[in-house]
Amino acid sequence: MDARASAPLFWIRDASVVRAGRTILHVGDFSLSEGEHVALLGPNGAGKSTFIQLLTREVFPLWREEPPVRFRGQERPLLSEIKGALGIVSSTMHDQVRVHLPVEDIVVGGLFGTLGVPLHAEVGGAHRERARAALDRLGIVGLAGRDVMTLSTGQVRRVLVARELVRDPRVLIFDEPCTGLDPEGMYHVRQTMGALASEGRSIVLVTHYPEDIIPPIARVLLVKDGEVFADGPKADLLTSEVMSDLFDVPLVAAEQDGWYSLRGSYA
Ligand SMILES: Nc1ncnc2c1ncn2[C@@H]1O[C@H](COP(=O)(O)OP(=O)(O)OP(=O)(O)O)[C@@H](O)[C@H]1O
Repeated sequence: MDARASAPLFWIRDASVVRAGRTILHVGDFSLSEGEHVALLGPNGAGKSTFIQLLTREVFPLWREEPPVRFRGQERPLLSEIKGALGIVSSTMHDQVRVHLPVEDIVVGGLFGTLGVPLHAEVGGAHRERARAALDRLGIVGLAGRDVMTLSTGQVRRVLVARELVRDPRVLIFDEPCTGLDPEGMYHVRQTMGALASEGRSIVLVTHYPEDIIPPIARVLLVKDGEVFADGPKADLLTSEVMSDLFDVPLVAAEQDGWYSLRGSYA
């Protein structure tokens, strides 16, 4: 068997990220298999985004002879290979959608790593077909011709999912995908994550809220103060006791039909 096929998707051993003389993240031992899902949960400033940037190679850990982060078993993978395998939906990208462009162009841009169609790119019918297919998969092909600036926040978020999906990535990273959305927008984003998970793609979710953790995500990684606080099955970790310890306030966790929720416990 090809060694790469049996290697974990991501593998981290004893990786430290230091900024301004401070260790902002240390990961002792983490691996994620192909097709496995995980949700990173933790307070503001805990190190969740840094963790994701370790995976995407946007930040580098302290140098070691043996590199502490591997992608599909490779110690020094090509960035193009990582970028081809990963789709990332974040509010940072959302903030950049400040241009009057047709939705279809935004999605075509996903094929080139640009926000819209690049000036000198040769965009043909096949590119546009793929963009429409991605929009159709998310039930929003009717928006293809609309100016993206006229859409609701929830619609833009789904367009950005389509922009990633157009490259058919095996892994989708959702970094706080429901921030700023109303219940309808949240519904659609969570439904989309569920559909993508059921297609065998890995979902890596970063969130502050257990409500975002769709039932197919069975594993949670809790991050606090730059350390992995806990890593395991959500049934064991999304409890009132563990959540109160993680966020340092009294919280009550509840579960219904595989969905979790969290509320404060007030004296
Ligand atoms: N370039 C940097 N220089 C100094 N400190 C940094 C730098 N980048 C991040 N940090 C700090 O590292 C810590 C972890 O940041 P990170 O963005 O990973 O947290 P997070 O869990 O994603 O937070 P949030 O939930 O608020 O998005 C924070 O305290 C942040 O201020």
